[in-house]
Amino acid sequence: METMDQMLLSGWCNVLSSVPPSYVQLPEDRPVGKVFSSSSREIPMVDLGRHDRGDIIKQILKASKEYGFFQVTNHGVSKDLIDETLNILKEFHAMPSKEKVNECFKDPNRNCKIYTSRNNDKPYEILIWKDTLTHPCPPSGEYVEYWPQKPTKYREVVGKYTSELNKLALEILELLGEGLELDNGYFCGALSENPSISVNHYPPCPDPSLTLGVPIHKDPSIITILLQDEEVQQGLQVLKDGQWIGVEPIPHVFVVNIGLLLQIITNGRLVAAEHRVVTNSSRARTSVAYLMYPSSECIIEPAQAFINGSPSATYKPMSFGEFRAKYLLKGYKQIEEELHIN
Ligand SMILES: O=C(O)CCC(=O)C(=O)O
Ligand SMILES: [Fe+2]
Repeated sequence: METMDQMLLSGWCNVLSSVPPSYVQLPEDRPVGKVFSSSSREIPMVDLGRHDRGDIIKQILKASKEYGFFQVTNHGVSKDLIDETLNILKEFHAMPSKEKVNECFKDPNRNCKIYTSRNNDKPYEILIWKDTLTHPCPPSGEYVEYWPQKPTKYREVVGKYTSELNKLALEILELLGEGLELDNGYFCGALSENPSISVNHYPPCPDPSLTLGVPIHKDPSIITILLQDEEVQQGLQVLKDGQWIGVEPIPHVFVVNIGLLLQIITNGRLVAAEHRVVTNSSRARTSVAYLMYPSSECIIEPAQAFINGSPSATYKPMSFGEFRAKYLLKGYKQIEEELHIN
């Protein structure tokens, strides 16, 4: 049986001249059709540093309704911290596989881990071109004892970064909540108690037309705030009106997307956008997703404010713990269908 360090894609894919059959996507899922650039089909850009709060709210709400995605500038997270974080996380993924695995096996409950689709429980699934380091990062500091300690400044830098991202995520949720006329602080507390980061690493691929870094999906989060590697142009693509839009990285700009949980909470008023990640043949790409997650016991259901009149609730309630387990097992489409009330 293969050990985790032998499975990690980054440890062995650099010697390949072709894509192993287990990683070849079905023809209908391959990323070969037309892709629009984000400069031609712009993903809305919101300047959070402006003084007109009402206008910021309007822009965020419009983008969330139309795209399920927007980008933010003047967000308050310093450029130095962003650069330092990305550098440390790239350094992490550049370490030898054995060392990476050693750094990620401290947590007996496996909340902090590195994984790749080779060790997936679902043998029938097509494998994907990425390795991911993931761990919870709640402001309480819980779990820090299980975070990697290499590179040496990992905990210090990632600790600072995730604490800044927590403030930013709560600020964006407060703006959205205000626009949606929810009670002040609606998303504070259980709904945002258990944020997590996923550090995705996509090695260069011998044939990007056959593979995917991440297949089409909606995030199982309230919102996700993504930092993209500015050195790699091609990666994230968003589906809008049946067309794929490539979201090219802009230095120090975050990409925010609405997750499936917020779609449920807003009773479908906001819709989580489907997106995917394509690979490239020349450079490894790193992305850092800050995912806003509730506590496991928290019940996810449409907010009262959206079911008082018509339409009535469109989704059944479910605890986040159950939701997450089902999402992992069945994928976003099935869980969305299962929760939907016809
Ligand atoms: O790597 C990216 O650009 C996005 C990754 C993603 O969609 C995810 O982690 O949910
Ligand atoms: Fe995603």
